[in-house]
Amino acid sequence: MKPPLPRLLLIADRFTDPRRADVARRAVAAGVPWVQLRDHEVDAGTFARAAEALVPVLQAENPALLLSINTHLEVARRLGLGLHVGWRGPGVAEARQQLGPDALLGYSAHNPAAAQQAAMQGADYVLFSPVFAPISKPAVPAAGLAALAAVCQTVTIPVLALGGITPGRVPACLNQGAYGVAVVSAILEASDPERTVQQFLHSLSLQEQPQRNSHDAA
Ligand SMILES: Cc1ncc(COP(=O)(O)OP(=O)(O)O)c(N)n1
Ligand SMILES: Cc1ncsc1CCOP(=O)(O)O
Repeated sequence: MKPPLPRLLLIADRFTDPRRADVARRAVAAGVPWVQLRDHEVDAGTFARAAEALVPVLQAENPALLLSINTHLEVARRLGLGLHVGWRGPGVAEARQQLGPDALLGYSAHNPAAAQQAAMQGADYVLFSPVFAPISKPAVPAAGLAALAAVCQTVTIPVLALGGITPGRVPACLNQGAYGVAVVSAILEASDPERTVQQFLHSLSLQEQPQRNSHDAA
């Protein structure tokens, strides 16, 4: 049986930028329990080399850190890490078949039907976005909390809310049935990343454990 997923995921978007990689390291040192390495702006070789360099740095901060790789299945397999896919990369069924039943596998969903299909094809969790307008792209329209609730009611695997997530918005997401939250800008662009991580962990700990989407949590 897979252990329960953490409720806070840092998506280290454009992690091949050394400055952003170092903020991710600081966030892990401050208590972020799960990091996804994401960079859609570099080629596969650059991604692989940067991931191979950063993973031991992050693991040195927390040997129990959960790590996922966005899109690059071979990197995930070689480093023994989880894989996260969306419309890029292999499909969920293909990824599950390639990686086997024990690998952590997630999917970026933008509606209930896509979340349900991912769950049926073997995803362990879904990220639903953008719940709020993304901090990095405020012009992108928010899907809203009602849309988050619809996804949470559709699947039994954990749903993590993504897009415009701040510590103050965590309770609203959990109240809609989200298992946890995924964050890019609020941590990577924070003036004080350590303090922001503490605020997220505090917001998550204030909530009662969700009754739905508990992913085998005891
Ligand atoms: C503003 C904004 N940025 C990024 C995404 C990512 O969604 P998607 O490409 O489906 O998923 P991943 O690459 O992160 O797996 C978005 N929806 N909106
Ligand atoms: C990677 C990604 N996926 C959906 S929205 C998004 C980026 C915006 O998230 P944030 O508002 O935390 O920067």
